Amino acid sequence: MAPRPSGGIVRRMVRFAGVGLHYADPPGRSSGAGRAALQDLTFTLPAGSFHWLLGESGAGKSSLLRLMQLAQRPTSGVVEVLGADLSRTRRRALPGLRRRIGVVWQDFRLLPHLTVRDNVALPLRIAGRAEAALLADVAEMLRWAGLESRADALPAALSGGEQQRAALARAVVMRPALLLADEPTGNLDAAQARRVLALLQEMHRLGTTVVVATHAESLVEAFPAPALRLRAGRLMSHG
Ligand SMILES: Nc1ncnc2c1ncn2[C@@H]1O[C@H](COP(=O)(O)OP(=O)(O)OP(=O)(O)O)[C@@H](O)[C@H]1O
Repeated sequence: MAPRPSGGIVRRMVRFAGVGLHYADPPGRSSGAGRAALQDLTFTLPAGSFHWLLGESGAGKSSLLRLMQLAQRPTSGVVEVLGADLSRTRRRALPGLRRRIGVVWQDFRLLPHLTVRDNVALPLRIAGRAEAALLADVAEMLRWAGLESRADALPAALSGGEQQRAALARAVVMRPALLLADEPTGNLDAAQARRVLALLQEMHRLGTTVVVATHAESLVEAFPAPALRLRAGRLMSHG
């Protein structure tokens, strides 16, 4: 069975109000203003929604996902995730919030020296879950991702599609309320991409809020859903 999200009920999973993000100028090229990666973003994502995040290369998709992941603070505006306003959240509360956010990336980011089973178990071990209970959860997750027979393999022995499904199993093993995917099918062939998308959609059907950044228009056509469209750091449309 797929993992259902756990934790308290939040009706508005993400709220951005007038959000800007500026990166500092590279050394020696100071304009004073820095580089505006995101400007004046205002939107909300209801709990349980699925959204595509679209835009050309450099439009700001990864930057927006980093803000939603609470990995970065905005330069201006309000970022609220899981009901917590980031500017008012104490630093020591961040790890607890981040544990309720699952992330997958284009390049999988599995730990190469750990087996698939141990990669998937890692978030549970970091959270201090007891070994006996944790192994059943990991086995369930591997079944869900179609990887039971690959549990003892190292990531390098897996196909790209298998690696991404392992990364997805690791991202959802903590039953996150919010699941973010940054170009998750960018390194996969069409069949594997659809399989990963089907798993992301299943998470959404079970109540998880899902945001998927992609360039792949064919996937967006195959899985119609509301979209956040960015152009040069600004929100062009929402819905
Ligand atoms: N760490 C950083 N330092 C400085 N500038 C950055 C940094 N990360 C991103 N940028 C700049 O911010 C802008 C948005 O980048 P971002 O990676 O968010 O776009 P993207 O839509 O995800 O692009 P891609 O699809 O190519 O990954 C770009 O101009 C980029 O060069």
